[in-house]
Amino acid sequence: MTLYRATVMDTPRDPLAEGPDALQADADAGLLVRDGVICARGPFAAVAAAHPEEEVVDLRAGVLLPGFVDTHVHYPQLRIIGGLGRPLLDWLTTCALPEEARLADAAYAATVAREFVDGVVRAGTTTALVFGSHFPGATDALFAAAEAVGLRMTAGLVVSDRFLPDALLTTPDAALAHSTALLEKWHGRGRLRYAITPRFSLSTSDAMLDACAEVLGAREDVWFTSHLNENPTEIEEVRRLFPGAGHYLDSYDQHGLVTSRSVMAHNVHPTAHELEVLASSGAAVAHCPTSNSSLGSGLFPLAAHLDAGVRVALGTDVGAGSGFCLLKEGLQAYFVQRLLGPHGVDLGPAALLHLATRAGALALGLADEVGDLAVGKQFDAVWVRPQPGTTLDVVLRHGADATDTLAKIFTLGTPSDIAVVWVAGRAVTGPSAPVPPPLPLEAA
Ligand SMILES: O=c1[nH]c(=O)c2nc[nH]c2[nH]1
Ligand SMILES: [Zn+2]
Repeated sequence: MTLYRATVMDTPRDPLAEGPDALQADADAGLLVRDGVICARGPFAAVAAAHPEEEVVDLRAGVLLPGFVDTHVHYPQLRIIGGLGRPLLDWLTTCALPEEARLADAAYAATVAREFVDGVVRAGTTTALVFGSHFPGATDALFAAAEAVGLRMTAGLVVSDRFLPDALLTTPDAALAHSTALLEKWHGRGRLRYAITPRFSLSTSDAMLDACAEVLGAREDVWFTSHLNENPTEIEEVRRLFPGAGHYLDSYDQHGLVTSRSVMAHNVHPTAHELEVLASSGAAVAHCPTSNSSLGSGLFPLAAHLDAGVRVALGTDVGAGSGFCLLKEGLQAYFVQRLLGPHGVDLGPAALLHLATRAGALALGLADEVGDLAVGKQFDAVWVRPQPGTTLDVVLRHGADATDTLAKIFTLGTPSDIAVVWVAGRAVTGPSAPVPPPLPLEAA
């Protein structure tokens, strides 16, 4: 067993529903971890007194947070991060799809898979819902890389049978066969799960969506993810291609693909009826604010989602998004709501932490295991510990209180401020992730 001594912050309750007091912040906490599971939490002195024989890891020089949950990210797009200045369909054609075609090369795909998983965990993400590749071999390489590192990951083969370059297309029969094979190999293996992943309605025929429904229907515990209502031109094209669908969401819903195991990315331009269907089905929306800003997709109507009762979490949407770190997504989500003026939601630091952690766990049906640092949960955690002398290090010494400390972390934090990341109690940011000597903070 290991006893971690730290300033711990998490959001087992939802600050968006209950207000900022839902932030749980414990200044000198003890977290006892056995076999990767938190088995005691309380004031350090009390936990240490009850377990005097346990090894103590002193993390008081930083702040311990739950591992971040990224509910939407594309593995084959790692190397094209930074393609600025284009709207969605132009960006896909110019930046994303040519790179995605390169993953036909198995060696190239295996390298990108390792780079991807490494980048994700270094950014503090311990759980992710990942768009795989259009190629089965490359998607297999992604699962292998996640397993090797220990990332908690749900992912799937991306399938399409129109609109994209020929190299990225498949048939419904082949999609069914390859998805089923990958599902049988990886779903439920360790911390890995499978998600049926049609790219978006624009690139999938009704026959392809039927094939997706067949895989989804075969198993109770398989996930579904795709894109929704990201860009006005895209939405118009979907309307043209699916004349029988009432709206974009309906193009999936008509095939039984919108359920409580569905995570739909973006939804920047929803209709009221789509929000009703999302809420009543229990599907979640992955809000990807740096992607939406970069592609000029629009300002996410968070208030309308919350008012309708739709579950919302955060996604980085790399490569349209600008990096793997959920701290940056949180800050950008805050900016977007500010830009909406009176129509924006007041996203305080506690709400940002919830969106980056427990909201993602809820969206992925994993909230009994991860998302906060309560007793009984997996020890999936990040230790925010900036290098001495950096601006974040300096300002953290002058945090007025826990909320202020958290605001500073979201405002200034980057992957280089994340010193250690654990998944299920094991450090994943390096075989012997070094723990710098403690340097107490002025205020937590
Ligand atoms: O942001 C996005 N990234 C993508 O790769 C994609 N494909 C379809 N729609 C998409 N949106
Ligand atoms: Zn995406």
